Amino acid sequence: MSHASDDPQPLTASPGAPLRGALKPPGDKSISHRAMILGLLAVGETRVEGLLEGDDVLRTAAAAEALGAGVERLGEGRWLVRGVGIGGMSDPAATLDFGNAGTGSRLMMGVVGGQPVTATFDGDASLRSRPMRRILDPLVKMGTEVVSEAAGGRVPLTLRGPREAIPITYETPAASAQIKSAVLLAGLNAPGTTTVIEAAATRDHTERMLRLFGAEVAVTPHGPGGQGRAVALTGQPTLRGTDVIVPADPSSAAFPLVAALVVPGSEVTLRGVMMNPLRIGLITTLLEMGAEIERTNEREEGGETVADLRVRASRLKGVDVPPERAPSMIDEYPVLAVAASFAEGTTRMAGLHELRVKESDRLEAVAAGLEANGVRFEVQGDDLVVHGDGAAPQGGGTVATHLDHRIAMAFLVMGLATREPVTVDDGAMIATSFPSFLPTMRELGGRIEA
Ligand SMILES: O=C(O)C1=C[C@@H](OP(=O)(O)O)[C@@H](O)[C@H](O)C1
Ligand SMILES: C=C(OP(=O)(O)O)C(=O)O
Repeated sequence: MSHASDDPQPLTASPGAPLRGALKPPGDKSISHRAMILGLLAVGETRVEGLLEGDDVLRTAAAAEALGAGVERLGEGRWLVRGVGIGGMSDPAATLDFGNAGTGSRLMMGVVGGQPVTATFDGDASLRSRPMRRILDPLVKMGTEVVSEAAGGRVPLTLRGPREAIPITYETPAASAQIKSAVLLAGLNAPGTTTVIEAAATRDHTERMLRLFGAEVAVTPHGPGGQGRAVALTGQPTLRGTDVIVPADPSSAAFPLVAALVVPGSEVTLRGVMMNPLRIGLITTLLEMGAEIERTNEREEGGETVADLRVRASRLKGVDVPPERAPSMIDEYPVLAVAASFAEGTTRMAGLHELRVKESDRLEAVAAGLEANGVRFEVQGDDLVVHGDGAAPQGGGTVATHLDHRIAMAFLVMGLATREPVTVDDGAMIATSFPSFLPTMRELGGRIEA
C-alpha cells in the first residue's frame, strides 16, 4: 500500500478558533454516478442539477460519452446527457479510465457486461488493487465474457457483453450496493426478471433512480428480521430521460460535521443534506455519543428527504457501534474514528471487513493515523476499538493517505482540534469526492495549509 499520486500535495491542519458558518455540502457522489449512467442508458435527454463535479464522477461522465452518450456541462453542477437507449451503445475507442473510482468502474462494468459492446476498464494504483471478482462473477453468469483481466480479477480488464443478458437471481456475497447495482444494470438488457438478494439492505439509489427513469423494480424485505432485501427488476424496459436533482452528500457532510463537534466553541449549519435512512448511520451514532445535531427544515428534494443540520461542539462519549449499522455508514468510519478519539470512554466499531477493500485498507490506514497522533486503540480482527479520555489527542503526526480521500479528510479534521498540528502526506485525492473541501473548511475558520 505505498501508493502516492503523481503530484502529492501534503497538507497540515492546525488547531485554532471555533468553526462558524453555514454551507451546502457538494452533490451526492453515489447519485451523481448513477445520473450519468442512467442518462446514458435512457432514450432522450436527462438534465442533472447539483451534480458532484469531483474527479470520480467526471470519469463516469467521460465513460458515458465514450460509450455513445452526448454529455454537456451547462453550468455549475448542471449537466445534460443525451442517451443512446438500452442496446444502443457503441464500443469505446480507448480504455475507460476510472481513476480512483470504485463506484464508477463497477457500475459501468454492469452496464457494459449486459450489452453487446466490448470495453477495457482501468484506473489508478488504488483502483488496480481493488477486487473486481465480486462484479465479474455474477456478470459471467449473465453471459458476459471476461476477455482479459489483471491477476486476481483486477483492472485493467476487458469485458464483452452478450446480445442479450441472461436474467439471474443473485445473492450478493458482501453487503455492497456496487455489486447489487452492477447486476441490476446488466439486467436492464435481460429478457425477464433479474433479482438481487442482499442479506443487509445497502444504499438504494440505483433502485430509486431506475424507477424514476421508468423501470419496474419491486423491493421486498428478505431474511430473518427483514433486514435484507430482494430487489427484482423487470428487464428490457424503455428508460426515458428525465430531470435529476442531486441532494447534498451525507458522506461529505460528515467532515465539517465532525469538525464542528470536536473544535471547541464551534457552531456550523449544513444545508440540504440527504437523510436517506440507508446513508445516515453516522448521524445515528454521533447522536448516541451525545452530539448536539439539530435536524431542521426537513423537505423533499429530488425524491429524497433532505434536512439542515445545526451542529454544535459537544462532549462526546464512547459507544458500541453494531456491525449491522455498517452498510449505512460504510464510508464514514475513518471520520467516526476521529470523533471517537476525542470522546470520553471506549468506542467499539464492529464488523469492518469491507473497509479493507476501499481506496486503501481503511482499517490499517486509520489505525496507522491514530497511532501517529497518540490515540490509544486496538484492531481486534475486523473491529476497531478507540479509547478516548475526553480530551484532545496529542496530534503532531504525519498520516499516510494511500490515495484515499476519506483518510486525508478525516485526519485533517482531527488536526483542527488536536494539541499539535496533523499532516497528511497527500491531499490530492480529496478532489475525487469533495473538490471544495479546502475552501469550505477555511471559510468556516479551519486552518489547513499546504
Ligand atoms: O454504490 C455506491 O455508490 C457506493 C457503495 C459503497 O461501496 P460498496 O458497494 O463496495 O460497499 C460505498 O463505499 C461507495 O463509496 C459508494
Ligand atoms: C469507497 C468509496 O468510493 P468508491 O468505492 O467509489 O471508490 C468512498 O467514496 O469512500
